Amino acid sequence: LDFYAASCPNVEMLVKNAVRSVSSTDSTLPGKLLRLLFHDCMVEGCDGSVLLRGNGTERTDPANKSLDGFSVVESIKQLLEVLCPGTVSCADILALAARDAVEMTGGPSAEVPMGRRDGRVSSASSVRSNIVDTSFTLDQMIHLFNSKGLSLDDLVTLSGAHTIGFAHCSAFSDRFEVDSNGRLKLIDGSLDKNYVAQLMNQCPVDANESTTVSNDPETTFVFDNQYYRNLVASKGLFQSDSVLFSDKRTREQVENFAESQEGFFGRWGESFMKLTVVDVKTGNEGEIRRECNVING
Ligand code: HEM
Ligand SMILES: [Ca+2]
Ligand SMILES: [Ca+2]
Repeated sequence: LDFYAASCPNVEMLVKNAVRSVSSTDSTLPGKLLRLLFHDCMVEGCDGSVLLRGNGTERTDPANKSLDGFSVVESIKQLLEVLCPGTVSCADILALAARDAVEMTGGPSAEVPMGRRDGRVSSASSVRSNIVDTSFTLDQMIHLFNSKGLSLDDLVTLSGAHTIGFAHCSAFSDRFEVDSNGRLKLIDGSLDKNYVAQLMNQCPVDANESTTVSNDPETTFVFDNQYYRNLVASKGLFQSDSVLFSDKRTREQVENFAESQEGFFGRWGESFMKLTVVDVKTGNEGEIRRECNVING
């Protein structure tokens, strides 16, 4: 926790101020940073591999197409290279920024250990097998999370991240089909009717590719337990959200979190910390990148 105490004592404050400053003009940033960390940690561990640009990198895989927030991490790095050159890894910056994003939107604060090294490998071909798809069964999600040291409890808790942010229409189009009249029809009858009507309205058949809807329409920009209330009310956006309430292995925890925001917040810190240390590189592994979007030459 005090990894940079001597080498860059103000790093936490600097990252926090930067995230706060950009978020005050762009309220969509916190969600982007939180998702960016998730996608980083699942592939090659929390090593900043997702931040690398170029042909064939993780970013070029379709599953990462809608990731955003890169430029904020890059500019925080530029600032830190002036204040503490060659010291703070991009992987650590991203972990701190995601932690701050949650706190800044009203969520719990969490302790994030530092000392991650940046990876030198980023390959699109590693993305598909390590990123959860919205069509996954609960068993598939459990399996993937377990392989990263994350439990069923962690899966339910971390999915609460969908209390903020947005999703493109294509991200949940598998829940609808186009009928013979060219209209959208719900495949999965378990969703709340009004919610479905709302989604169809926002995402018509001819919706623009860039159209998005709120993950949590009730409190889009607030990190609260509304996500779990939505699940209980049959208003989960993705199939992978809804299944957390429909499957009896996870229903009770969803109900608990829906009833108690303290319960959710109380669990968040531990699960989030576990996410931020997935397969980390330490010691002499990897490197401290000078720029977050490219490995050192
Ligand atoms: C467990 C299975 C999960 C699945 C299948 C999933 C899938 C998705 C999808 C498809 C989107 C919409 C992306 C878009 O269309 O732009 C999304 C958004 C998001 N996800 Fe997840 N996710 C999962 C878990 C998580 C976890 C564990 C976190 C973080 C701890 C997370 C954080 C987010 C955030 C913050 C957004 C909003 C992003 C934004 O506003 O740009 N998700 N997720
Ligand atoms: Ca990574
Ligand atoms: Ca919310």
